[in-house]
Amino acid sequence: MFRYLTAGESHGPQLTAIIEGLPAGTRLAAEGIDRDLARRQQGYGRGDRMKIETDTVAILSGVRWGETLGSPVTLVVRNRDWENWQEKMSPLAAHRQEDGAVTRPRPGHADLTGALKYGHDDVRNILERSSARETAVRVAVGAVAKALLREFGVTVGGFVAEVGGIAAQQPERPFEELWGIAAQSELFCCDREAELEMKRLIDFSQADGDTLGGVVEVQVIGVPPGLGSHVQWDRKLDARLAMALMSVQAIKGVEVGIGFDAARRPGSRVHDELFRDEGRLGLGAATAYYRQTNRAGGIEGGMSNGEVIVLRAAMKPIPTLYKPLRSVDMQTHEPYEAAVERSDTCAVPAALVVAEAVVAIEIANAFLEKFGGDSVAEIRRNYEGYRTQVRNA
Ligand SMILES: Cc1cc2nc3c(=O)[nH]c(=O)nc-3n(C[C@H](O)[C@H](O)[C@H](O)COP(=O)(O)O)c2cc1C
Ligand SMILES: C=C(O[C@@H]1CC(C(=O)O)=C[C@@H](OP(=O)(O)O)[C@H]1O)C(=O)O
Repeated sequence: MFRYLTAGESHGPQLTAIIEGLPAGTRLAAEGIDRDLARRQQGYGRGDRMKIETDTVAILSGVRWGETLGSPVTLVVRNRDWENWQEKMSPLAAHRQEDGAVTRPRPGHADLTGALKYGHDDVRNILERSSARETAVRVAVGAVAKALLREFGVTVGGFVAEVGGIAAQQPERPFEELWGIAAQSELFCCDREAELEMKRLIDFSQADGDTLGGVVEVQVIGVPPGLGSHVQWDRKLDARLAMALMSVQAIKGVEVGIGFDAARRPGSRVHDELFRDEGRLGLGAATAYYRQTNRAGGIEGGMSNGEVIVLRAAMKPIPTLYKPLRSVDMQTHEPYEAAVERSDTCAVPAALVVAEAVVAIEIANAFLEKFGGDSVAEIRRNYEGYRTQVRNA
């Protein structure tokens, strides 16, 4: 079982994650984690905060000489912006500033409901934690999960499929190649023409004080059949992956495989027919059974079916707009229209990196449940035994 918690405010000193249940012997390097942290900071359309931050991880426990020990792993990502917020965000009562409260909740953010729920008269007490700054340390946890999965030949990647209603065409290529193409693009998109259009739209929105959302697609390659289970609602892999993705700030919808499109087609154009070819075993396949199509997106009956897992997540536009939306001041109770000082216009590429992270974490968790052990070597023995079982079926 792989558990983690995160802590930290957006303008506090740091973000922290503690991971529990990581087996001993997972090879881990800070540079590998930093690569994903840097990817999360890229992307056309981000605001000025990203010019302040240069995210890197500090590994504070559970790892020695590049390998996990089996003890809890503590990860820290520092907020450089903290330097500018030390007084406003001080944990010390002596630093309380009477006139510095944020009383104007932004539509679409956690501000109003959070302030009502927790009884705060300063919306900052909510926005500091609801901020997607928290995703920096989740991406660090995701990179650890990716490292564990890599030990077993499982890889996670993806690309941006849509921005502001402009859809990218994906060329007919293996997913690994598409990830490579996406990595060369400022928007993590595989379609150069669509990317140009998306960038033009982001420029226009920025000039207009508006914001944009989009759709990201994540794939997981090399997953054996049988992760998750049909027997209980909270063990279903698709349900768990949907929860993981929906937990990301601003994600409002999730599709598995062809998703909503399945509701519009007859069954004959939805269900993936089954075939068997023992020759596939020599090529490294886990089982001789296969499908020619993958409309199910690699999950049937709440279990991975051995095909590539394909997920899509829809991100709403950023709630903080330079063009003001109407709201109500919580102190004066008067309506107001307020412009903001700083915000992203579009963070869909960053959301892709976060989506990959939360998917990797959930797949790693399901993998450990099925093949669990205290060390990578023990898990490998369990995994090989299962592979023999499935291979001979
Ligand atoms: C990578 C990323 C960056 C974001 N940047 C901003 C931002 O600059 N300004 C903002 O208001 N919201 C931003 N958001 C979205 C808010 O955090 C989110 O809408 C808010 O927490 C409310 O939660 P909900 O949209 O899930 O209901 C961002 C989200 C992500 C995933
Ligand atoms: C800091 C990050 O994203 C932030 C997410 C965010 C929000 O409201 O979600 C608001 C902005 O923060 P600030 O108000 O400090 O400019 C973004 O920059 C990050 O992704 O690392």
